[in-house]
Amino acid sequence: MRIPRALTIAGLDSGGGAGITADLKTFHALGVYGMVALTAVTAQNTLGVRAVQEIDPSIVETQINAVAEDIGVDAAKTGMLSSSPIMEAVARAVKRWGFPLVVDPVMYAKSGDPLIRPEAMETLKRVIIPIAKVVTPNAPEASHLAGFRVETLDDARRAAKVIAEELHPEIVIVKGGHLTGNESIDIVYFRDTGEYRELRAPRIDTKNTHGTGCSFSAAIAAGLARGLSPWDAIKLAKELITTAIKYSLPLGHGHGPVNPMAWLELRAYRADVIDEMNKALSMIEENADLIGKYIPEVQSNLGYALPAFYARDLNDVAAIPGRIVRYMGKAKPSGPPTFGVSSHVASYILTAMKYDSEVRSAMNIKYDDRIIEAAKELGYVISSYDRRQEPPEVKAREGASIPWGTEQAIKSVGRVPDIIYHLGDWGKEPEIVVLGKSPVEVVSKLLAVLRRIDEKSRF
Ligand SMILES: Nc1ncnc2c1ncn2[C@@H]1O[C@H](COP(=O)(O)OP(=O)(O)OP(=O)(O)O)[C@@H](O)[C@H]1O
Ligand SMILES: Cc1ncc(COP(=O)(O)O)c(N)n1
Repeated sequence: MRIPRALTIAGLDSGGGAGITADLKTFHALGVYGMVALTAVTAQNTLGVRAVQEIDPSIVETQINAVAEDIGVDAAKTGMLSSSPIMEAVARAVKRWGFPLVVDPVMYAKSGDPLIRPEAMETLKRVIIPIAKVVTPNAPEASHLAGFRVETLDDARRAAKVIAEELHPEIVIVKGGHLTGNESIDIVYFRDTGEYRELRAPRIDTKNTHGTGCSFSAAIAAGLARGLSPWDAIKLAKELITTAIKYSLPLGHGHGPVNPMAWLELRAYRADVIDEMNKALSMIEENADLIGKYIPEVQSNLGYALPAFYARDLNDVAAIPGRIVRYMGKAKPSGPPTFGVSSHVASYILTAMKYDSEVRSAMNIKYDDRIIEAAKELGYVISSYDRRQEPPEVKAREGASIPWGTEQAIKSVGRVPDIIYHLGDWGKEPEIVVLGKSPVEVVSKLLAVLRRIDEKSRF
């Protein structure tokens, strides 16, 4: 087994959003072991750069040599290289070891503060970009490198070709983060074949994009370290950065940081949700006779949402495709827990989470007075809403009824209750919804109530 190893040659952002911390998060999110050659310490936050201390060029070079000699480097990236001597030192070490290099030609922070000495601009062009396999300028950086303003996709195409031909990197990506349009489009140009390709993703409306360039270039280096082709590494990086921006963090008062760990966390939480759903489904199957009596005409469903930060819409709630049906008197889940298959129960959950982010699970069952009575005796918090009171404008809006009702029920008891019920309306069956932090908690609450009804009926 080979452990892919990547190196970032970049600066420290004390705010943790850009530079080496973004790079290391990205490497590890993509399953690549990360190493660092630090080039500068910046005293920085989401608003700006307060101070810069460059690292001695010989120490930068020795860091690269130390890790390459012992641990090995499958691919590297550069970020902030602020002076000509640092660039010369990096170029020497990179040539010595011969690993593929991704160059993010960092010039200014998101805040507008410079991260490169003016006299080093020429060295960047003459010494660093020519040894790059991939170079990833944003629009302002591409303007500096190509010598004309890059404001449109056409400018980006022209700039990519000029940079490739004049400065000789193998692949140039002119990034579209600073351009406008509903999509963020990056132009990729391959010097050897003269071919253009495009990377497209919906433009996400956020100011929290500190570290996007760092994370994007680190992701390309990680892909190369894993042995992907340059194009596959670039496509992977685009997917990662789009996710990292979608789930970027609203921290600080300026440009908050991107969130490369979202790539990993989403996968981990999805797997967790499915595991917990399966535990609850086993409990349902073990008590299939008892629960079977309370499956409504519309059938039941059990849902569980991702943690609040990641639960954005119905696709972030897992439930049972085809619902939990009554078959030969028994409750029977029709399929394996799957994301995005419920709107009814998922809608209760997403609304409840707005009031209590811990309440991420719910199950609907048939209305029965005895359930409400038993739940009261067990000390559960119960609330209800009246579907007949639903305002016409809510009724007219697709998918608005359940959020409206759930909010009514929550507001009337001042918290998210354990049970919400309604007594129906024309063509709407009455129902009970049990809520809880996890599907195991929801099914446990339900079973406690149903067992109490059973016990009472025996006397
Ligand atoms: N709002 C956005 N929505 C979607 N993708 C975006 C957005 N902003 C940037 N990107 C993408 O993120 C990647 C980085 O692009 P960008 O042009 O922001 O780099 P950058 O300016 O070097 O970043 P930074 O300087 O913040 O490190 C590109 O793939 C770009 O298309
Ligand atoms: C140490 C360091 N390296 C790179 C950047 C660029 O990132 P951004 O343009 O998102 O501020 C930065 N701000 N700080």
